[in-house]
Amino acid sequence: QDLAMLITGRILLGCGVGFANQAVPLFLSEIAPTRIRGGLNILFQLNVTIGILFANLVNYGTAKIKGGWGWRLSLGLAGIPALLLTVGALMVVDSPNSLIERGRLEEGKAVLRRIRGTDNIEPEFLELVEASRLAKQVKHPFRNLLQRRNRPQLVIAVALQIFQQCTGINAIMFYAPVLFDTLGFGSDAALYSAVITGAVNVLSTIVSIYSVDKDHSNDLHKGFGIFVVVMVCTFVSAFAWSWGPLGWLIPSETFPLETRSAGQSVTVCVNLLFTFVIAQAFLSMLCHFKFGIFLFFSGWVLLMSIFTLFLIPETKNIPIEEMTERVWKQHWFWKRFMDDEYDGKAVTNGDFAKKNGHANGFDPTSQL
Ligand SMILES: OC[C@H]1O[C@](O)(CO)[C@@H](O)[C@@H]1O
Repeated sequence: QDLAMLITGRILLGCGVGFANQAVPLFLSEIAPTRIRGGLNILFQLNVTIGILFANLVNYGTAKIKGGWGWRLSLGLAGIPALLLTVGALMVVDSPNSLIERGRLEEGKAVLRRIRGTDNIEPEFLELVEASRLAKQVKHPFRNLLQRRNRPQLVIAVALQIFQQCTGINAIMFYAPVLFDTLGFGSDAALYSAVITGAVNVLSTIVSIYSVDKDHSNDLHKGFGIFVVVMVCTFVSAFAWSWGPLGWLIPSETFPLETRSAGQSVTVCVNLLFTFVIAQAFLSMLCHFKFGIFLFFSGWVLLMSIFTLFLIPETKNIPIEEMTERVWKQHWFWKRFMDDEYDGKAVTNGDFAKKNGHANGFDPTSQL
């Protein structure tokens, strides 16, 4: 009789996760010095994996509770991270970008000084002021995102999110207990396996090396099941040092300032939409296709590998503001979207280089 309440609770939880997924990477990229923006982004994914591991551990523990109320505790305990996030959100500073955009320039400057740990922040401050001036001029951020010259970043960001989910990672994350149950493990061992995959996920996100787990229950007849667990762990660890963090990192590194916020919304939205689709479709697909479901995901992995090989350029060590000239204009495919048009108007090469030389069209060194 509590179904409505359960569903309402899940909807509210979904809203919380959606808002956090949008706000946290953006906040991180706003306060991060450019040099370590990538690293901070991976911390976001690392925390996602730690959260999953914790949830697996809690479920492992609560499943042992006699009396049938363990699941209530399991759902209720989700309130703890939510509380921490709420309290944490009250304590973090406003980002300099946000303060500047609301006209609180001096406060923005003070925060910038604090988070950079130096008084030498004038060039960055001026760049932020100019960026916020230009951002205010963009009346329709989403329409701007759809302009031809932003096509490569948009297509790559959307494709990466779809691909990340079509690796089938959440089929494993959400349904590991069911999966291991069907392999002949008891429900307890199934949860135990889920905990292992959660841990492998965390470790592989931290370091790109295999970690060997000692198994406690090496019965011979479980040999095949254990083999599958090892394969699943290999898959999870491969995901955790590739599609997991890079799915978030690449969009945040390639969108120019003027489209980064709108781009991030689209990125999160597509990611969660496909998380939902896979979660909804997986069980019935498993019933219909049986082992074929894994061939389905393998097909996707092949497709996304080909896409990566041909359509994702190397952006390492290239400042975001030089991306147009050094990456997109040189790329065999994406260069066709880089015609010398800006906002629908043809511009001279000099103007174009200036606008594209700096993502926000502003050269901070001109103020020095
Ligand atoms: O580590 C696995 C987790 O990473 C994500 O792909 C992206 O954050 C989630 O959808 C998934 O549950």
